[in-house]
Amino acid sequence: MSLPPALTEAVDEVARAGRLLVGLDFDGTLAPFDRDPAQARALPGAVDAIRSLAGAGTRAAEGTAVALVSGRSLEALTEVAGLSGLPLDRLVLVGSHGLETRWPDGSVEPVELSEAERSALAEAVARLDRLAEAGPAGAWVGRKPLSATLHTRAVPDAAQAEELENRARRASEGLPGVEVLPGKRVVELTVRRGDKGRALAVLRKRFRTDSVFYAGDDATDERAFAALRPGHGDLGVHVGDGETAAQFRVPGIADVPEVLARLAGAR
Ligand SMILES: O=P(O)(O)OC[C@H]1O[C@H](O[C@H]2O[C@H](CO)[C@@H](O)[C@H](O)[C@H]2O)[C@H](O)[C@@H](O)[C@@H]1O
Repeated sequence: MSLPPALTEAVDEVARAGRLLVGLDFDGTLAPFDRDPAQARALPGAVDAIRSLAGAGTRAAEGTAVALVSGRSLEALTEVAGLSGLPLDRLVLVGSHGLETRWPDGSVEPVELSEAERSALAEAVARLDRLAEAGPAGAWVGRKPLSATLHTRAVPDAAQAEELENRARRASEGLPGVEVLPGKRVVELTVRRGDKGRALAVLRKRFRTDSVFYAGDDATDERAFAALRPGHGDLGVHVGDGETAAQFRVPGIADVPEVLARLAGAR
């Protein structure tokens, strides 16, 4: 697909920022969905563009900070980003929807759980484990430092998957401090709510950014879009269908490399 002229103009405009923060969601934006999250990889075209935007010595990298902002645990994000060929020593990695951060020098801000969070998380994990064991084949539970996620992408029957997801949402009832986060073929129970918009605000300040570019596909990316200031030169691009606060939309993940290549080329 060639990009619509209005989007091309907007990308060229944000590329002219003195100091630019590029924030990118991972699953569904850079990497196509896979039944096994460990196998998901960023599209090669997206990797090339990110390498150019983040690379040492490239023109596009001057004054540019690139951050992956994901709902994955920081550990899982670091793993798949590295295996995708992304330059970890040039990127900020933000996991758990904004609650975990790894800086380009490899330093990590640790996450400490309170006793109450620890016990609520253990109970949330136990409840989801019981549902997955009793549920249709293909359902499984992923663990993260602050949450547990019931995955249903490998459940063949859509109605059964949906019913299981409803039960997983109800499993949070009566668990103090536990909230449900939406996702694509996942239900996440978390003891602390991350916020990708807040994560962008922290990075914006840290890098003294003039403008922010952000791309994402999921409900949790809406906080990031809502935190953008289009009147100050920020640009948000939503990937795929669904309501969004982003100014622009591309039909699907296959279009993302072209948007990023345009950004890198214009920078
Ligand atoms: O914020 P994101 O980078 O989009 O992370 C959100 C979730 O991504 C992963 O799940 C999604 O991708 C999986 C691999 O393709 C897929 O199997 C699953 O159905 C998708 O929801 C990750 O496993 C989750 O922990 C993240 O919350």
